[in-house]
Order: sequence, then C-alpha cells, then structure tokens
Amino acid sequence: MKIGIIGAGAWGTALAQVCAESGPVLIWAHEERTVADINDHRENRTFLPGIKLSPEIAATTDLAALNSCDAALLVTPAQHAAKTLQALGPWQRPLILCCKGIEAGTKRLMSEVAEEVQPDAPLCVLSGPTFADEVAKGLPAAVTFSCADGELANRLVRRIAGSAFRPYHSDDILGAEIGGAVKNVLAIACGVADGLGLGKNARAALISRGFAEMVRFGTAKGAREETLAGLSGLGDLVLTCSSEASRNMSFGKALGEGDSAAALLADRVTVAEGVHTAPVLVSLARDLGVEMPISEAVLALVEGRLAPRDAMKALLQRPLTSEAN
Ligand SMILES: NC(=O)c1ccc[n+]([C@@H]2O[C@H](COP(=O)([O-])OP(=O)(O)OC[C@H]3O[C@@H](n4cnc5c(N)ncnc54)[C@H](O)[C@@H]3O)[C@@H](O)[C@H]2O)c1
Ligand SMILES: O=P(O)(O)OC[C@H](O)CO
Repeated sequence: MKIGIIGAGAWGTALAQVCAESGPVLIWAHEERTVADINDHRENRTFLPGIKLSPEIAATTDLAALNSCDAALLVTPAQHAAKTLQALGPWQRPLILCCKGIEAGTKRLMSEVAEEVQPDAPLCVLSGPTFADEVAKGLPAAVTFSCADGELANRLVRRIAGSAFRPYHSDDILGAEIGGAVKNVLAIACGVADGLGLGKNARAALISRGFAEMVRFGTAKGAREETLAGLSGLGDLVLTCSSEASRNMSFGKALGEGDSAAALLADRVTVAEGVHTAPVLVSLARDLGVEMPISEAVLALVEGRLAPRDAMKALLQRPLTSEAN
C-alpha cells in the first residue's frame, strides 16, 4: 500500500519516516525548497533538521501526484486543511486526519471540514502524544487511530505501525480529534505558569482541571470520555504540558516571561496550533454553555487583554467548587 502524506512540516515528515518502514511514501510539501531538500538531500532542513530520511520517501509540490497513493494522511496546520483538501480534488480513498486544531471562522472540527470537502473519503483520525523528532528518530510512541470501519482500521493500522510506533484502534473519531485540539490550548496555560515560576504543583493543577475542561467540552460535542482519557486526550495533554519541546508550551512560557503574543507570532515558521484554536474553542464552548475558565484565560492572554500574573490570579480567585464540576 503506497501512502500519501499531505504536509511536510515536522509531523508529516516524521509520519513519512514511520510509514517508509514498510513501503513507499509520497509526501506533498507546500514549499519547493522542502521538496528539493527531501528529494536531493534526504533531509527536511526547515521543519525536521538533523534526521536522515528513508530512500522510500519521495516529495512533490503537485497534489495531483497523490492519486498514485492508496491512502492519504492530512498533516497540514488545521487552518490550511480545508483549502489543501479542496486543491487535492475528489478523493475516494481513506483519508487520515493528523492535524490538531479547529477551523477559525467556520468553527469546524477537522472531521467536519473533511466530510464537507471530501464527502466520499472514508475518514480516520491519528492523534496522540508524539513529538515529531522523537518519532522520526525511532523512539517508542503510541497513538489513537480512530475509524468507524473496523476492517479498514485494521488494514491501515498494520500499514502505518512501525517497529516502535504503535497505533491503538478506536471508533471514536470525535474523541480523538477533540483531545488533540484542546490540549494545545491548555499547554499554553501550563507554559504561562512555568514562565511565571509558579511551580510543579500549579502545573499538575492546570493539567487536571484542564482535563476536566476537555471532558466537559468533548462530551458536549459527542466524544466518549474513555477516548479523552486515552492517548489522544490525557496522554497528549500530559506530554504537551510537561515539556518545552512543545511549541504551545514554550509559546506560553515566553508569554509568562513577559513577551507579547504579537511579537512571538511575527515571522513564525512553525505552528503553535493552540493560539489559533483558543478563540474558536472558547466560542464553541460558550455556544454549548460549557465552562472552560483555563481556556478563557489563555484566550485573554493571547489577545493581550490580561497580563499573565492577573490571568493566573483570576483563576485562583474563582469561587470554590466541587471537583466534579
Ligand atoms: N510537530 C509535532 O510534533 C506534531 C505532532 C503531532 C501533531 N502535530 C500536528 O500536525 C500539524 C502540522 O504541524 P507540523 O508540526 O508538522 O508543522 P510545522 O510547524 O513543522 O510546519 C508548518 C507547516 O505549515 C505548512 N504551511 C505553511 N503555509 C501553508 C499553506 N499556505 N498551505 C499549506 N501548508 C502550509 C508548511 O508547509 C509546514 O508543513 C499541526 O496540526 C500539529 O498540531 C504536530
Ligand atoms: O509542539 P506542539 O505543542 O505542537 O505539540 C506537538 C504534538 O502535538 C505533541 O503530541
């Protein structure tokens, strides 16, 4: 089975490396330079420097070339997903969504974008605690692989699994994608706490109460709690909130240390999805009547309406309540 990968950032390239363990891979890149780097130098010098790429990987800027593939993984930033899928043209083969975000403006989850733009494609979601560079180096990792069709999931999981990369099958598409989108926003809050020097207890409190927000929001959208408690939800939340290797966590840390969001976003080449997801997540939560105070605080910080210390103080001064809330 030939695998197509749409998006040659760090994660698309790492997934290409995993999939190349058991067959050919064609990766589409937005930039000519990235295609030349991969084809001529066997390295993605812009987005995943220092990793020697498998000879099984070929790169192209021509989306139509992906028609030679049996399945495609979508790994663009969430805000570029719709127009890239549109440019792909009609696609009837499996489409595996790997981006972690919600579309601004339309408030669509990635599965909702794909259902509208590619209505004939069987959809799957691959999401979990995975820093791209570790996966590309062959270090062990496990992810949730959600697909409503169990037989298709089995075939795809066997093709995508690597010697140290373990996809676990689930049929809860919404649960898998919502965990990955929400954790990016919460990781910014953990970074802010770190930047302010608030300590490890504060981080654990933010992770636990952030997980409560993820579950309230996810279940209101139709996700299953057991999925949110798995690799793609809690697993990814813990990873992303605990390491400066996370772009979202390190973005929050810089905010906490006094940098402005605008300065941090200027000329940024890599994506910190939580910055784009925060406004749309908060808006969706308000529509649903779901309380998400940590996500609200992140939005206020990103928009420059609150200073980091005031945002943390506001969270601490909320009325005392039951842990079940
Ligand atoms: N990096 C990781 O460790 C990791 C792990 C799991 C999931 N993800 C998710 O994968 C998705 C992609 O992130 P990444 O880390 O691979 O990206 P990245 O930050 O490494 O690179 C940015 C990407 O955006 C692309 N891009 C820029 N402008 C574009 C446009 N106009 N149209 C289409 N693409 C454009 C670039 O080509 C590049 O692929 C995100 O949703 C991210 O949350 C990332
Ligand atoms: O660097 P981040 O914050 O985008 O996180 C990368 C992955 O999503 C971690 O699972």
